[in-house]
Amino acid sequence: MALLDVRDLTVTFPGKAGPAHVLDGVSFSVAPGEAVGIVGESGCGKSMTALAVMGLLPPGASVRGHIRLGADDLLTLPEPALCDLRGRRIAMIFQEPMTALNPVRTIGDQVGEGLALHLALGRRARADRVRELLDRVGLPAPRFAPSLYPHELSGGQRQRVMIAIALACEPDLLIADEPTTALDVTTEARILDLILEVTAASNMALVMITHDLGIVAETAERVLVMYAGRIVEEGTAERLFAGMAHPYTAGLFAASPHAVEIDPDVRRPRLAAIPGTVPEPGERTTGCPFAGRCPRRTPACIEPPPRIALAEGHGVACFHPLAAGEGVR
Ligand SMILES: Nc1ncnc2c1ncn2[C@@H]1O[C@H](COP(=O)(O)OP(=O)(O)OP(=O)(O)O)[C@@H](O)[C@H]1O
Repeated sequence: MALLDVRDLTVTFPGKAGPAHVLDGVSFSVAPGEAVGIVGESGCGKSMTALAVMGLLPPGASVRGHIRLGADDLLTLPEPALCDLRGRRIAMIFQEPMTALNPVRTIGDQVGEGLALHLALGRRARADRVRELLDRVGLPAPRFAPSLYPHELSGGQRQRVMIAIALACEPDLLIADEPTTALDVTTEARILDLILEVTAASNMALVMITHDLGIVAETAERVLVMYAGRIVEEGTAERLFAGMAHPYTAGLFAASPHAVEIDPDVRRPRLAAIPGTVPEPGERTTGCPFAGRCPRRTPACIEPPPRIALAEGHGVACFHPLAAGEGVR
């Protein structure tokens, strides 16, 4: 049974010409302990998907569909039950640790908050657990006292504190939304290693949200490619990187500085950006959302694209999918 099962998730905001769809029929599942990557350009709806799962969508959002965590449908749970579930069963790491952490509270307080809320630990046991968690994420005593404030730490150290907060109650699912965007490449690699290590050690499922296919290749067993509020391709990392089928996925790959690391046979003289931009939520049609930027579009693409199963665990929503190996070599 899936740990997380999202079905037909649709999120709209009021727009000038009626509801603007930021998510449109998003469906996917995450098995216990599985690492799933969600990849797409800025504005594709990755963060909205995460916020919908956390029950933290901005005011004004209308939500339809189902988000099941085990036996609970999160969209029908009352707020107190959702509140109890956040931190205890699902935790999230945000893009920018400086804005996600409270600047006027010590890191020890913030790591201990979830423990106080969800676990009946005495003060001494809680303080011990805070120390243990900070140690676990590479912030050992005495250098990193729980009495430090966020501004006394570097960006990478602050993201380690966020990971400690997320780990505090040993949730079943960790959602990491671009956790390394604000970090330099060396720190990025260390933080990604830490996330992989702690999730694997506790058999915690991971949803890694990123715009970078290289990060997906390093962290995910299964990949969801999002474009304009929809999932346009989905597959195991192995199958998808061996034969990406959606022209959008191929475009992302061609634009990724990590492409050669993912596939040493790739022949690509320089980075090729995808021309154009993601359509705004109010401008989206029912046809293929990528048609306006797609080199393979035909008049057929004004209709909703069919979902084609290419192989076990690999599917694409496209009228003209690429054949294996076509397009980027
Ligand atoms: N409060 C809001 N009201 C209306 N639309 C919003 C709101 N917040 C975000 N959006 C729109 O929702 C769409 C999806 O945004 P989202 O943040 O999920 O994208 P993303 O893929 O995570 O991009 P990024 O990597 O930049 O965070 C965007 O077009 C954005 O403009």
